Amino acid sequence: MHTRKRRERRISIIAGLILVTLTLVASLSIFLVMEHQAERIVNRSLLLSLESRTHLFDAKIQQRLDANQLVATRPFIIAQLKQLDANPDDFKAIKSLQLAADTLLPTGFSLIRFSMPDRHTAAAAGIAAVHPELTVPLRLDTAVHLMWSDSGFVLSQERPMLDARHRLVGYVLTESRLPELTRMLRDTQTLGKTGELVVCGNANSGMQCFPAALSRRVYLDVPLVQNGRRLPMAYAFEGETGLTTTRDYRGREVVAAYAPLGQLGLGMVLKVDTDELYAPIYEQVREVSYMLLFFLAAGLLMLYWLVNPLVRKLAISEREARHASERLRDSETRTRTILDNIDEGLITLAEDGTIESLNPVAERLFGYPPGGLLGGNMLDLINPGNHPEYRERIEHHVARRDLGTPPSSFELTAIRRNGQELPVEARISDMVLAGRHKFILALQDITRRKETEARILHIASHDPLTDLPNRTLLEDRIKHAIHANHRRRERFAVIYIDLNDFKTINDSLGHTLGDTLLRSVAIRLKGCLREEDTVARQGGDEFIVILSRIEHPDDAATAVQKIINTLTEPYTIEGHELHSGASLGIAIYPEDGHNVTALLKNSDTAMYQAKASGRNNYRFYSPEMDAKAADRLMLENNLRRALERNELSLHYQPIVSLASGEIMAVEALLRWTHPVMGVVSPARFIPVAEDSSLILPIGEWVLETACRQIREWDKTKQFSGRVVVNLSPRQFRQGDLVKRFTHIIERTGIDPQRLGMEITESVIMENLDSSIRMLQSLKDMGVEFSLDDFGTGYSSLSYLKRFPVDKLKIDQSFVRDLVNDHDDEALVKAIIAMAHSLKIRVVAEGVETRQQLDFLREQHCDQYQGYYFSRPLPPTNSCSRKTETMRTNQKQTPPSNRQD
Ligand SMILES: Nc1nc2c(ncn2[C@@H]2O[C@@H]3COP(=O)(O)O[C@H]4[C@@H](O)[C@H](n5cnc6c(=O)[nH]c(N)nc65)O[C@@H]4COP(=O)(O)O[C@H]3[C@H]2O)c(=O)[nH]1
Repeated sequence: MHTRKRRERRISIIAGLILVTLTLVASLSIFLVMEHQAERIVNRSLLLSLESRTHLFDAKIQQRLDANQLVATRPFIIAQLKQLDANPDDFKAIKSLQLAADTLLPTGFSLIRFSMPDRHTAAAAGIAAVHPELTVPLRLDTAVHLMWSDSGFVLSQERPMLDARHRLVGYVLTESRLPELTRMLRDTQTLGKTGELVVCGNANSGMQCFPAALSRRVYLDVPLVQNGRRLPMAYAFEGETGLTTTRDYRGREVVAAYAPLGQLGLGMVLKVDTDELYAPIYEQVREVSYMLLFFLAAGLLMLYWLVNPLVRKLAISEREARHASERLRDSETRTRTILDNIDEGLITLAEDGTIESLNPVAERLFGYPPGGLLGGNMLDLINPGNHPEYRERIEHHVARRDLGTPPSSFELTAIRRNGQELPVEARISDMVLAGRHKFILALQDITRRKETEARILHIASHDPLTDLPNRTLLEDRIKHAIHANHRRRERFAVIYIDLNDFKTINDSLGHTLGDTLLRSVAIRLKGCLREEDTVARQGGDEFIVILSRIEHPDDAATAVQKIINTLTEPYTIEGHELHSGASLGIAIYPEDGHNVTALLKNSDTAMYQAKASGRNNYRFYSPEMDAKAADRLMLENNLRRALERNELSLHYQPIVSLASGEIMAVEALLRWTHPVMGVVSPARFIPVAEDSSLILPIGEWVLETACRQIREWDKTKQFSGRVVVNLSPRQFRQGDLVKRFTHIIERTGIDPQRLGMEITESVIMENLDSSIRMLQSLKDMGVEFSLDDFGTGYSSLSYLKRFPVDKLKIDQSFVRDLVNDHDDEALVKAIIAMAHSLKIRVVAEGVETRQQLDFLREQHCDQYQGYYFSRPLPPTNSCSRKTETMRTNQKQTPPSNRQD
């Protein structure tokens, strides 16, 4: 603010000074010009005035001279003088002469005197000038004198009078007073107070001057040079006419005009004091100066009142202009910086696609050096395949002439300088610059985005474990295959693959190993199929293959056999040699389905059929298979309602001590009696319950029922041993299993020591640590644990040591051929020995014969279970055989009462 005021004050001062200086310079110039002009005018008027006076002077003198000559040449007078000369007493002649003198006197003479040749006066009229103060002879051939007498000029001239024969007859002397000239000499008021007309005669030693207006006296013998300066009269005497500034006889500075008076030997000077002469000029100059001063003051006021605001406005507008320019510069810098740093390439194009400007990002995008793209055509930088779309977008803008339309983006493939292709996202907008339509093309490198999109798409469409297409992509591929093969009228096959034993391997050896196995399977599958075939993972241990373009279903069979061969090859993973086959179901397009759902469902159905018919099998889909699948579905639906309808029950099968023959425990085995289907085998419905999670409520029902049964037997004192229930893998995976079981035990109020549980080895292996914790906490309550189906899984001694189990149950498949199969015999022996070494009791399952029993006894097997002793029986019957059991120890043949 202060700075601004200071600047404004400075501008005002400078403007004031300029105004003052200009005014002074103007004043001086005007003064000088005016002075010069005025001097010229005054001098010229002085000269003109002098000139008119000299003319008047000359004219008057000449007039009197002529009058004198006229008198002198009058014949009458000459005649009278001649007569008088002849007769001096001729009175008549004298009278005539007198008369003539009297008559002529009024014609301008103050004196006329006729005299005889001897100068004797003949007649005279008028009054002669007496004692003139000054008499100056004029340079004429007759005696003419200019005199100053009685305060005025008097011209005196004497002329001889000659007769016809030029004989002197007398003289005529005339005197004429020259009042005009006297007046002229005196009357110089028109020239001013100091104006003075000086008439002088030239004397030998100097000049003799007639009285002038100021001096008013006669000067005699005035030197022509005074104080080293020639007087103006000196120039006049020399016949010059002119003007000079000098000092006059008074020593005052005068302007003097000088001129000679004809040839009379007189000079005339008209002079005025310089002061007076130039006084009007100075007066005017003063007036002008006052005016200028006035103007100056007015100017300063104007400067203050008018110019100052203008100056201020100027300063403000100058400041605003500066600010605007700074803002513009800032804005340009900002725009340039933004353009340079923006991560988008920006290109300005003419209507014909010529590149007119672009930012560094655009140059880098295309790999060109700065300026390398200017003047080029945009089409050369775009993949020809994108030209139609690009042109269409440009033409759209041109056609609409719709400036400011928000640009819509589209994708292009740009071509870099090195020929490399680059995916870019482009936006076109337009504008009008200097009346010309321009396009702005904004380009963004979307390589990363494309990669990310591809990655996301890959993740979304692929199984993360095996990197095979997932179900979504698979369905898409099937759709494409249907589309393509429909046109070509060709076949393709959808093959559903389910790995055998994978669950067991996975459960027993853990997920990590299971995952590795799945990856190996994926690699093998891909390895044995053609490039154009698709291998997808459906989830779990299920894979689906699309065999594209098969000519005949036999081709599918060949491929499938190849798959089975590959998958049955042993795998070596983490030091384990693993064996896993597969069950495969084949659906052929178009015979087995016209859409994705049908083909997948039918191949699945075929796979189930293959699975049901044994390991490493494959089946082509047939419509009859649907019946089996429908049966399974029906089973599940019925099982769902079995609990509510009270269709479930428990049978109990005794577990007998080999040593004492005593029933140590009973295994609770589930039974389902359907009102229509009758008794449904657990082997049939347990897997369905397991697959559909129905096993969870069913399992709890089993435990609760078993507990109630224990209480019942307690009351009737019918049986005091343990009741063993089966725990399914699904149940065991429940995090709150212990809590749920404890709750049931507490609710039914039984002693946990009366409870036993059977689990499979694979269930524990699935999540070793938490499983062990769960077992331990139930065991701590008194529950006894048996490891079911021992020998069928990947039984590991080192793991077994860690399991808090009390019993091993040798699977009945080993017991079945015990007597005939030495391998089974050896295995059973080994299991018993190993279990005993770990202080674990052994229960043999499925004992049907005496031989089996004897063998087991020999091997010190602890307990057994089987039809030999008893089939599973309803609770009322199951323990009433205790005494019979005692007897059975001596029995040689199996019991015949089959109620199961
Ligand atoms: N051939 C022959 N078989 C004999 C002999 N002695 C007993 N069995 C049968 O062997 C099976 C023994 O049960 P498991 O191994 O636990 O095998 C059971 C068990 O895994 C499952 N299961 C049965 N009840 C339940 C249950 O309540 N819960 C769960 N999770 N599974 C159950 O169903 C499977 C089949 O049960 P079941 O059909 O009752 O078949 C029973 C039984 O009837 C014999 O001397 N010869």
